[in-house]
Amino acid sequence: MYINGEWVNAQSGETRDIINPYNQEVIATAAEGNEEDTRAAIQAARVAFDEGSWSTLPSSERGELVSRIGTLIRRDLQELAELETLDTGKTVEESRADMADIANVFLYFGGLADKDGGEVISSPIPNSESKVVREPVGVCGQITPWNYPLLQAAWKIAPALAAGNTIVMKPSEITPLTTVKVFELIEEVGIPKGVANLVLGSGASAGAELSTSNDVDLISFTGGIETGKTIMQAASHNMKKIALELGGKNPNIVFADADFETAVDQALNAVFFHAGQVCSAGSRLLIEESIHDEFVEALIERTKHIKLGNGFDENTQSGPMISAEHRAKVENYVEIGKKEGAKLVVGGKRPDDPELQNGFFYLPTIFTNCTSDMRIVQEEVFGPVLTVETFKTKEEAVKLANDTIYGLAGAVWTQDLSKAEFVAARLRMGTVWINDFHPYFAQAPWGGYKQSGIGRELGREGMDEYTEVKHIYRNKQPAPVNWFK
Ligand SMILES: NC(=O)c1ccc[n+]([C@@H]2O[C@H](COP(=O)([O-])OP(=O)(O)OC[C@H]3O[C@@H](n4cnc5c(N)ncnc54)[C@H](O)[C@@H]3O)[C@@H](O)[C@H]2O)c1
Ligand SMILES: C[N+](C)(C)CC=O
Repeated sequence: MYINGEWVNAQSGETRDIINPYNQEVIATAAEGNEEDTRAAIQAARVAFDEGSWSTLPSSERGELVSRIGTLIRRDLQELAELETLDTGKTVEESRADMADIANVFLYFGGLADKDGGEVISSPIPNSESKVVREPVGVCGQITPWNYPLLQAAWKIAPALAAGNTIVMKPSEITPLTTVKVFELIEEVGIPKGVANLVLGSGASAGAELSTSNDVDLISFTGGIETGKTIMQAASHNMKKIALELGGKNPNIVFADADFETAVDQALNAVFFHAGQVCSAGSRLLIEESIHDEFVEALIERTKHIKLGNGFDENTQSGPMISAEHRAKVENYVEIGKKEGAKLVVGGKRPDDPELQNGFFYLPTIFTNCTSDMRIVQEEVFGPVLTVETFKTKEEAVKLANDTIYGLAGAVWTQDLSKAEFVAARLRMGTVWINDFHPYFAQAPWGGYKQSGIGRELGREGMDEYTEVKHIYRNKQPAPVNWFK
């Protein structure tokens, strides 16, 4: 762990083995911190914010340091990508793309650091001047999940530091390795001690302290909806600001006039990329009834040929699930789907391939004959499981698409732009893709409607989350008001 500019073990001396999900080998041993360690990190961040120079440093200097982290990530891209693959099982190609995105995120927020000089607004009061400025929030607790370990951390670290906050980051206990490595880069660029702190350990101990502590001013969390609710409640102790990036059950709407081959190809990518362990996975296919049979047939054929394997093998198209527990959760959902009457048309079991028996693999799975009252349609499975429903009209497609508690992302496929815009305007989701699936980048805000979250990451909005807005009013001709004569 990295606390107050020092690399330290857990005060308890406890450690945790980090496992490669491809073969269950131990790839590293990490410190297993608890509340005590998190309190020490919060204290360091508090002192650095209240007494240090970080928040008052000229924003261009802060921005330069944040950008430099991005440059070092580019320098170490291959090493970081391999580490991410070891830790998560995703393909190296995917990890490399993640690292390129992550470098861009640091460069983007580093560049934004000095762009907001505040605003002079028109005051309705004579002889006065009004300014609106943004200031850092203070000490920020940041908690991230295991599916995109460093990417989700970067979305928090970069804007928080660029805006002048101090941070305590706690990555998922299952996948901490690349986040540790980036803290080495944070040290290398010379971010002052206490400004950026890293604690490792479980959510219930090392993580929970961040949401309950009165010394933390903001908590930013990415993870599951139930954990999000717990954090939101705990954050109410001191009314800290909250930013929550939670799950999704994302519709992929395909109209009959869509380009058939492209829509089939992208429907596969939408749901099976990273073994479906993506918050914005297109796990609900809504297909216009007239092309259902042909479309599903093509999907099944392509699904059977998805090559599972070692993320380091260049022929591998998809890696394993992250853990035995997570695969068991996915398996349980498949059983639920069968009992609910959905028709299992491909997958639905672990692969037979002897080479895959030590990893947490599960075959890409498709259910047809699904209806929106089924749990497999309503709940986030977070694995390689696609449900298929049909619709007849664009109004029905919108109704089905919006019919869950989630509102993270969705896509619509059609060659009719007016139909695409009709749907895009009505989807209650933070991101809508037209004739595409998955794009996200540093410049565009990301986040959820409804129970998919609160607040936004990335874009200017992602920086604003880490600021307080202050109105400074100056009376240019002070005089008594004589109200109490
Ligand atoms: N919206 C997004 O951008 C986005 C991105 C990635 C993942 N996700 C979501 O993340 C979930 C999968 O990740 P996960 O299984 O790691 O989620 P999780 O909620 O189990 O854990 C996420 C993090 O929270 C910590 N945590 C657990 N309990 C805690 C507590 N009581 N207090 C404080 N911290 C606690 C964990 O240690 C981990 O670091 C999925 O639901 C997925 O959709 C969302
Ligand atoms: C936000 N995203 C798509 C990078 C990862 C979601 O799990």
